[in-house]
Amino acid sequence: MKKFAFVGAGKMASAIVSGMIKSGAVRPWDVECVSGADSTGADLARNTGISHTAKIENINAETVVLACKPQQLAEVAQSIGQKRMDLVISILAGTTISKLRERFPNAGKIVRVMPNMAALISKGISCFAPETELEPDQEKTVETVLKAIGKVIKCPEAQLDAVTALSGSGPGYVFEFAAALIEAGKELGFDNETAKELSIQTILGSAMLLEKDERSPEELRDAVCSPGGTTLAALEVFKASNFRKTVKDALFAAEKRSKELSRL
Ligand SMILES: NC(=O)C1=CN([C@@H]2O[C@H](COP(=O)(O)OP(=O)(O)OC[C@H]3O[C@@H](n4cnc5c(N)ncnc54)[C@H](O)[C@@H]3O)[C@@H](O)[C@H]2O)C=CC1
Ligand SMILES: O=C(O)[C@@H]1CCC=N1
Repeated sequence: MKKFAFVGAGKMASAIVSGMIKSGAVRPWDVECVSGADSTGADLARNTGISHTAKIENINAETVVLACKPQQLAEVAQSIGQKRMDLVISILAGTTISKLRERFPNAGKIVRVMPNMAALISKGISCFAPETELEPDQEKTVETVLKAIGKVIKCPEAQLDAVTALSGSGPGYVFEFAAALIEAGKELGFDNETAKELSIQTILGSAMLLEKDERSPEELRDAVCSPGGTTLAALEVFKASNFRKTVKDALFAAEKRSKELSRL
C-alpha cells in the first residue's frame, strides 16, 4: 500500500507532488497517481519517479489526494467512491466537505484544502478545513503535504470560497498584471526580454519588500510617490478607471463561482 495516491495528475497535482518530493517530505516510491484519458499521469510519474496506475480502481493508498477538476468528481467517485481510505484530501475548488462525504461514504476523514500555483516552487499558501478534528497522525499527514508546498493556515470551511478568490486564484491575477506590464513596456519601446526582466524583477522586489518591511502597502506606495511625480501620474490613471473596485468585483466573481461549483 502506498502512502499517497493522487487522483488527477495535472498542474496542481504536479506542483504538490514535486514540492513533496523536492522537500524530502516523502519518497517517490510512497506515491502513486492516476489521471484521466490523457498523458498527465504518465508524465508526472516520469518526471518525479512516483508510480502511475492506469486504472483508477487499482489505487491503493492510506491518503488519497483528489486533484481532478470539480466537474470530474462524479466520474471519479463512481470508480472509487466506495473504497475504504484513511484520509481524503481534496483541493477541488468549491466542492464542499458534505458533498465529498456523500461521494466518499467510507473515507475515514475528509479535509478540504485550497492551495495555489506557487506550490510549484514551495512558495504557495494553503488553507485547510477538516471535516472534524483530525487524529494527530492525520494532522501530521496533512502538514506533510501542505508544508512541503509553502505556508499553511487552518480555517473554517465557510471561509474557503473567499480563500479561493484571494490566494487560490490570486497567482492568476498577478500573472495577468505581469503580462500587462510587459505588454505596456514593449509599447514604450523595450524588446520582449527587457520588458519581461524589468516587469518580473519589479513584482518580485516589491513582493519581497512588502513581506520584509513593517510599512503597509499604502505607506510603501506613498514612499514611491514624489509630489508632482511620475508614480502619482500613473496612479491617477488607476484611480480614474476604478482599479480597486475592479479588483474587488473580480474577487467577488471568483467567490461566487466557487460557490456555484459546490452545486455541481
Ligand atoms: N490550477 C490552480 O492554480 C489551482 C487548482 N486548484 C484545483 O485543483 C484541481 C486541479 O486543477 P488543475 O491541476 O489546474 O487541473 P488540470 O486540468 O491540470 O488537471 C486535472 C487532472 O485530472 C485528471 N482527470 C480527469 N478526469 C479524471 C478521472 N476521471 N479520474 C482521474 N483523473 C482525472 C486529468 O487527467 C488531469 O490529470 C481543480 O479541482 C482546481 O479547482 C486549486 C488551487 C489552485
Ligand atoms: O480557477 C480555478 O477554478 C482554480 C481554483 C483556484 C485556482 N484555479
